[in-house]
Amino acid sequence: MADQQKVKSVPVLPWMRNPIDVSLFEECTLSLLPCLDPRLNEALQNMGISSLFPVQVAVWQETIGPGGFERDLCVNSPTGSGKTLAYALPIVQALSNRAVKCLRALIVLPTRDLALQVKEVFDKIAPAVGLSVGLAVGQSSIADEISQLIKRPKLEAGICYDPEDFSLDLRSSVDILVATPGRLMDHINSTEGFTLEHLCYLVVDETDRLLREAYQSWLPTVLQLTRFSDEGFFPCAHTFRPSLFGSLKTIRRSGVERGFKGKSYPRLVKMVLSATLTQDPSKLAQLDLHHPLLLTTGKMRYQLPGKLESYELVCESKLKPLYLVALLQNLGGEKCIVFTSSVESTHRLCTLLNFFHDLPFKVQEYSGLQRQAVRSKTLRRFREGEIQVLVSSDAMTRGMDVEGVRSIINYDMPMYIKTYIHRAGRTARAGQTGRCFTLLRKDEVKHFKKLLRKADNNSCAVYSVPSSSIESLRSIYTSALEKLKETVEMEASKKPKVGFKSSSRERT
Ligand SMILES: Nc1ncnc2c1ncn2[C@@H]1O[C@H](COP(=O)(O)OP(=O)(O)OP(=O)(O)O)[C@@H](O)[C@H]1O
Repeated sequence: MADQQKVKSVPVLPWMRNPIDVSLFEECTLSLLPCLDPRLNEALQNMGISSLFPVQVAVWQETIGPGGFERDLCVNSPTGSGKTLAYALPIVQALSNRAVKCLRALIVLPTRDLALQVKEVFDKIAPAVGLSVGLAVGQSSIADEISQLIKRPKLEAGICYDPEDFSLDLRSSVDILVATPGRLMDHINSTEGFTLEHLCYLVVDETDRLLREAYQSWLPTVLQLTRFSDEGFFPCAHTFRPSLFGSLKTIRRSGVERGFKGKSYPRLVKMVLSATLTQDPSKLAQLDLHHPLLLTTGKMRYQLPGKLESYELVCESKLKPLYLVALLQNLGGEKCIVFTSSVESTHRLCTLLNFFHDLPFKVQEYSGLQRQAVRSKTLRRFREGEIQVLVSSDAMTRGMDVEGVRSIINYDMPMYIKTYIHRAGRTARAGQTGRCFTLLRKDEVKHFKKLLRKADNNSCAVYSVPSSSIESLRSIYTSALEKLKETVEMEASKKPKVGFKSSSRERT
């Protein structure tokens, strides 16, 4: 009852009460999109994109034409609806006529794999208008990253330069930076020549996830560094380290006009996006939004993709692996992600599945327990179709876009509707069809139904697996279980016995 009241209650913040409904927008062919730079039109065509999705049209209207980035945007739009291009395209177009290269747009994402994915989108459109895109995610060493982000002047041989000399003209090599919070903070704190002084656009993608954790206070730091300082009035009174960009300066003053009172001008434009945008006033307050405008899809707060079909599969707890294998066999080796509730169960389930010999598909694990390099390699192989079944913890839940994933399986029921939405959203993307199966114990059915009621498009059919399929797998299951037990014991004996144990809840 309390939950239902929560779903129906009106948003607390007044500006959320009259949102722009994205579902009222239609796709728009590129030739009809107002003001689109012809070079970007060509770049989009090269990507195989001939029209913009509704959320992209709605954001374009509020940014380039005719909205002019006057308000900060909060976008709550389903998974796979095209939010990445919705912010990337207007930012690239807005920066396309910049005269001097400096860091003007910052995109922050919670994970490295997501950041890499978003950078790829920018890489396909930004170079068309002469913009460069950088990455700060800790994929390479900090020194390598610095050399990609900062351009050092060519110094004359034989002359000794003072490294503390601020007149040395360090410049940004990039106009747009895609970053994770940790690495961003590393550069803010210690990379010489790295400055947010000229930043015009800040995108906080997967906002609710990013606002959940402080990540070394990255958000207050970024906001602080892009606010006005007294510098504009008293050029000598530097609050922060002086600009390393020679004569190029962006001076932010304290606005005095209506709507800008007490705010910095020129201001930092913010765009925040998620498929499950938070409505929590205290979290949103951290973003210091300027006349925020909410763009949302449909009437309900949570929306599942239009072409997603949900199925429940009720089975006994100890037979779950058998039902899973039978279901995977029914899916005939198509690309599929199996979600579990923790990194440990991801590892165990994947190990167990690999003891079912002769399965007509390749199974791999993807979780926060693995090193980044291993995860990235697995992801690449999954994208390329070398692996068909990915057993994953919630590390894969948000934002990841892998072509050809037609089915999602919740091996463990998600506890929250947000988790269901993000997991299920790895399929049925970009208007495609997809299915999400959830394996349930009898005692979970009621809770699951209640959970789904919180989202639109929530009908859920029953999926059944013939008992003959289960019976035929029993003997191999018994021997697979024995092998799993041996493996688990062996792995436990190899683990170093240290006093500190990291919590599995910290890892996804
Ligand atoms: N206008 C378009 N035409 C065709 N395909 C598109 C278009 N825009 C985006 N796509 C494709 O749609 C897919 C989903 O886009 P994207 O990853 O931006 O979704 P999203 O809304 O950010 O999803 P999530 O909430 O899961 O992060 C991508 O494969 C992208 O290439």
